[in-house]
Amino acid sequence: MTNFLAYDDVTDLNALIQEGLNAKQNPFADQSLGHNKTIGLIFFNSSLRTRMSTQKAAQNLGMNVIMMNVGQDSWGLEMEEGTVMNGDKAEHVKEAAAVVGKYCDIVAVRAFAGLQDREQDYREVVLNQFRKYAGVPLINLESATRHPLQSLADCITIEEFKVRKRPKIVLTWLPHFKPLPQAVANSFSEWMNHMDAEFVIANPEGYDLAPEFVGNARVMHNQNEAFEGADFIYGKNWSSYQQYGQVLTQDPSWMVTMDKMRLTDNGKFMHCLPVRRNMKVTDEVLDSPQSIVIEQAANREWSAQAVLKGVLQGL
Ligand SMILES: CCC[C@H](NC(=O)CCC(=O)O)C(=O)O
Ligand SMILES: NC(=O)OP(=O)(O)O
Repeated sequence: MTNFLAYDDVTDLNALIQEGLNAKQNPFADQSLGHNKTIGLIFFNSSLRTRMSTQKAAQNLGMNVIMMNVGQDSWGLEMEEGTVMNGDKAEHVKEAAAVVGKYCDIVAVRAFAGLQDREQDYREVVLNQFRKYAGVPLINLESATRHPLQSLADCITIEEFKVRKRPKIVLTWLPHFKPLPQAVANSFSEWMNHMDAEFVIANPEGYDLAPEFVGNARVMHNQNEAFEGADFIYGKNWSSYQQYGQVLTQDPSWMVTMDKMRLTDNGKFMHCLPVRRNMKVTDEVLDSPQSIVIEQAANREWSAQAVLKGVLQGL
């Protein structure tokens, strides 16, 4: 594996899931693989799970880790080519990415969607500038349109908890008062299109994801109908793709409650976290045995370790 930016960088999903489960069973089996190798974790946005799980996974493999928060620790970075840099950005990504690539054997970047310009976000400008100029393998820690380390952890979790070969999995939109990226929902949908599952996306009118991410999913605008007989409910908010970056509704009836979970077939509730309790999902659901959000978050370590092992083996 060279880069890990999207599902397309995965050659064998089942093998990668198994790698994650193997790492979970035996976290230090490959602790010499990353000896004297360094990964640079570059964050343009906040993080708890991605930051800690990726550092932990790198350390399990014997790697050194350098963490950098762009704008707080380092200089603000200009992304556009040919710009006259007389504004608030002191450094161009051309130099910054190339220099980080000299210090690190692998670079990993988190840069959320700006949610202002759909074409720019869906061109993945930041991720592609780092890919272009870092000169070393690149890992996506959540970009404008995807979050593949989260999606691999989600697949590992579903494999662990599924009770039937082809589970019904529902990605449901949840209400939020501020516009959030489509990245987690896009990525989950992209990966679920490659899992053996009945995959349904439930969202209000006006919130359909980009067609290239919906794929073969069944899109439903009636949440209760979608929940019928589901094995997994994956909750996530996202802003509108069609009316880009807009909050078209905050309809609280889309919050996941125990009454809705009773429509499922003893369904498990999943969420990538952070989650806003009693706005997106009730305490009752999150504190019930049907919630597997902590186990899901724990699997981020094994997702990162499986990917880092693959990238290290390609160095
Ligand atoms: C892993 C999820 C990261 C991010 N989540 C948020 O930005 C939540 C922010 C909030 O609820 O205020 C998102 O939705 O993409
Ligand atoms: N799910 C996830 O990526 O969490 P953080 O934003 O805390 O890293």
